[in-house]
Amino acid sequence: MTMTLFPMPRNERLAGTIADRAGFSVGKLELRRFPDGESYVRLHSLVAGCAVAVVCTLARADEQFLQLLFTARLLRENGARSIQLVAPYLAYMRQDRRFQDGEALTSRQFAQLISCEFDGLITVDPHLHRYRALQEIYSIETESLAASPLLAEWVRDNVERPLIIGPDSESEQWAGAIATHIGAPHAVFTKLRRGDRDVLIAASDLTVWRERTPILVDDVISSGQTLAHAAREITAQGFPAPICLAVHGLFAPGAEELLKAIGCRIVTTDSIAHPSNAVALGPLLGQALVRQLTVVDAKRLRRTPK
Ligand SMILES: O=P(O)(O)OC[C@H]1O[C@@H](O)[C@H](O)[C@@H]1O
Repeated sequence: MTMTLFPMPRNERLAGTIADRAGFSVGKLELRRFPDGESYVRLHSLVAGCAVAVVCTLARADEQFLQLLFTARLLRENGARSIQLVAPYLAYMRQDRRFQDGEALTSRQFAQLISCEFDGLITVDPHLHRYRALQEIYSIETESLAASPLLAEWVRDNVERPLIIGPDSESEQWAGAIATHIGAPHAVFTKLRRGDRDVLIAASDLTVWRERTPILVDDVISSGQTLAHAAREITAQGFPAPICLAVHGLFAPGAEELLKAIGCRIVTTDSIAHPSNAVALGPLLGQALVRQLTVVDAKRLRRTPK
């Protein structure tokens, strides 16, 4: 029972780690752009009858999507028996409702496009806010892995007397889980989002924990505004600049500089390659792929006539 992984560009290191941990091989896929920007895709590995997985974190989904689609279809045409998508960061989860009339519900549309091409999806902490599960929009097998135990281990190993703080109610799930895991106190602020880069944070009183080291925890850093506003509220209460701990560091232009100007140290998982990566997801993703492979094979055996 084995699997071949095909990393999309810039996902080679993550695919290598997963393959090493799970005992899988890494296949050879040639992907490049013609001078006019169109994509060239060529498969150099045999996949007929094989279970395969494409490793592609979707931090720049608009740029990546066509190559991803061409690759999935090429693997299918060449006889792959099942095709998983390993996307540690799953795109388009934040437009989970029509906030204004006439808006596209891109979370659902993106889910439908991925569901047409792949048999299964493994991701880490997708931004589930108004949806409770990926199954509400994805019609394929999905597995959402939680990074909070790994983030909690990082805090336990690196910070004495931590105080875990979520910048908004959505972040309670990560802040609460980490705090419980390490037996630390936690607080959650409230946020009003008025635009893409315009947020207001109302902080709670943290002064009873004055001797502790503040750690802001969130799922995503995009513009950095949420954590920057929360960090300023924390320093205004006499604390040092907090550590910003996030699952996915998207870092829109200026985000990292914004947080560093406040004095924050930034720590992220390697779901998106960035110098702040300090928490490795490879082992977690490898275990999930082994589980998926078992499910896919069990289904195939049930379908095989005796
Ligand atoms: O404020 P930026 O960094 O742009 O966006 C990230 C925030 O927006 C939310 O959806 C995330 O959960 C996070 O709190």
